[in-house]
Amino acid sequence: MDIPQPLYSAESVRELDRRTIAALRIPSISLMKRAGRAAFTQLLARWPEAGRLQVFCGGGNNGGDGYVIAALAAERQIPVTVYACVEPQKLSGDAAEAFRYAGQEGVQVVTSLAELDSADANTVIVDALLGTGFSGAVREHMAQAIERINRAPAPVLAVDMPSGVEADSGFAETAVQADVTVTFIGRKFGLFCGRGAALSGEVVFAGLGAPDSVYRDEQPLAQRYGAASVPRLPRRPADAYKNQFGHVLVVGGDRGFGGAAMMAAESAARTGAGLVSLATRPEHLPAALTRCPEVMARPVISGQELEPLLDSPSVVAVGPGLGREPWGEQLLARAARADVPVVLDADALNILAGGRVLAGHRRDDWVLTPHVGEAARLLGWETNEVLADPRTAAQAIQQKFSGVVILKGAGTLIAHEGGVDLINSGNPGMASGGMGDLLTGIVAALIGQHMPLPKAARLAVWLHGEAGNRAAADGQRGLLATDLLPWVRKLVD
Ligand SMILES: NC(=O)C1=CN([C@@H]2O[C@H](COP(=O)(O)OP(=O)(O)OC[C@H]3O[C@@H](n4cnc5c(N)ncnc54)[C@H](O)[C@@H]3O)[C@@H](O)[C@H]2O)[C@H](O)CC1
Ligand SMILES: [K+]
Repeated sequence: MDIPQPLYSAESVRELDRRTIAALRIPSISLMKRAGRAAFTQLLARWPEAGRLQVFCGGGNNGGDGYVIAALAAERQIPVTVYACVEPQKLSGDAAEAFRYAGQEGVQVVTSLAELDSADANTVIVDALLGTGFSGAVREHMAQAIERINRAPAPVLAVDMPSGVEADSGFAETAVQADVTVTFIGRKFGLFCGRGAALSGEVVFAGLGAPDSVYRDEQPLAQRYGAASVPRLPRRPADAYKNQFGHVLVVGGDRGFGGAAMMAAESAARTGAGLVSLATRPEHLPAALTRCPEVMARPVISGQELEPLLDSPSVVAVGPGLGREPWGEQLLARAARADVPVVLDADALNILAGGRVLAGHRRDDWVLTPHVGEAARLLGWETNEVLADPRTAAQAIQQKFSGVVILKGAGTLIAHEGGVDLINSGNPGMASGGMGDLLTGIVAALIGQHMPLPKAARLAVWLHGEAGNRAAADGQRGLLATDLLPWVRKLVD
């Protein structure tokens, strides 16, 4: 199994930069030339037929990387034009030296967009406007350059970061849409989270020869897990019997929302839970039995009737279709006090956020699975504050309620005592009702199969997204949550 990839802040990467220069005993301009060469190599590998380059350069070292790329292209007689978004005489340090290098190679530099002829299909655009030094709202002049890049019918290679994406959060308003981003020395967190996950395109990491020693004790913002690094369930012994694989109790399905609870229950069964029970409104029982007779459906019309059902399960999932009426509140009040791990989702989170039930309640052994809106309610924040910095939001929820928090989004975050994990999986076809219910069932079933909560969360998020990707192979639109179930079963082994 691979190790997860560390994702760093801009500040950390600047420190890694400094340590690399010291460790390799090279001048910083050499590191810039290595960066430029790494990006240029990627460009030629991807677009060997590139007829010409247009390099958009900013006023800092990201721009400096761009000038190095332009010089390398000119050395190979590849037609190249640089658009200097910041007047070259304002450049300083390594960026100024890189500009001189480009000039020595005869690179044409224009300082207004009007002088830049329009890109065509055999142009490749290099975005070297803004990198890890970007902060705040993109200033007008730069915004025009970004819009020019995004309107062009040419592929875009972003240097280090797509310009306009914040390295520490992935937040972006005006930003470059890149096909490829070549990022140096440390993968920036913002390349894999929020809008940054979509804007970065394919991310290629270039270590620039940094020795392993420079990374020691530099704390990443998150660890990124993928297919090769997510924890997996152990193989089942030949003499296995069902009690070894947990008993999941799903609590939910108020009037009109019975399907949500049933999907969570079936999803738990398809993830390998030994037994699955469903506590729901009596009117849903016939449908539940028809849909999945393997699930033991039990009628509950008040909290009291839930009590005896809490004795036998090894994990409780409460929230799918729970609603926010007294019925749901009574069930949550009891389910959240079960003496086995609990997974809270959907309306259980909204009731918890309301504070009328379980006020101040914390547990180390529960998993909260909010989407952005539910996270905002749990924190009393505005939704766009969560979108502006989802990692901080996930950590704030974890500190407030303890346990493990799965903040679903583009780049799902998992906050736990040990830090923050990030998993990129899934696709826009999964933006449909019921997908969250499936994840709840998967998390519960993995906990029931004795995975520690953070590991269960990592595998569940990956499994859920990967099942969504497989199920969407023949189209994302019209993808239904239950389409994922066969894939959950195939992938969990
Ligand atoms: N190890 C590495 O990551 C390496 C990184 N290199 C490159 O250096 C940049 C970081 O360079 P820095 O000079 O610190 O910052 P930037 O060039 O990214 O940007 C600063 C530049 O941008 C202007 N600016 C900042 N915010 C805004 C805004 N909101 N609107 C408009 N303009 C803005 C600011 O005024 C400066 O002019 C890193 O990304 C790499 O590409 C090294 O070259 C190689 C190793
Ligand atoms: K850039």
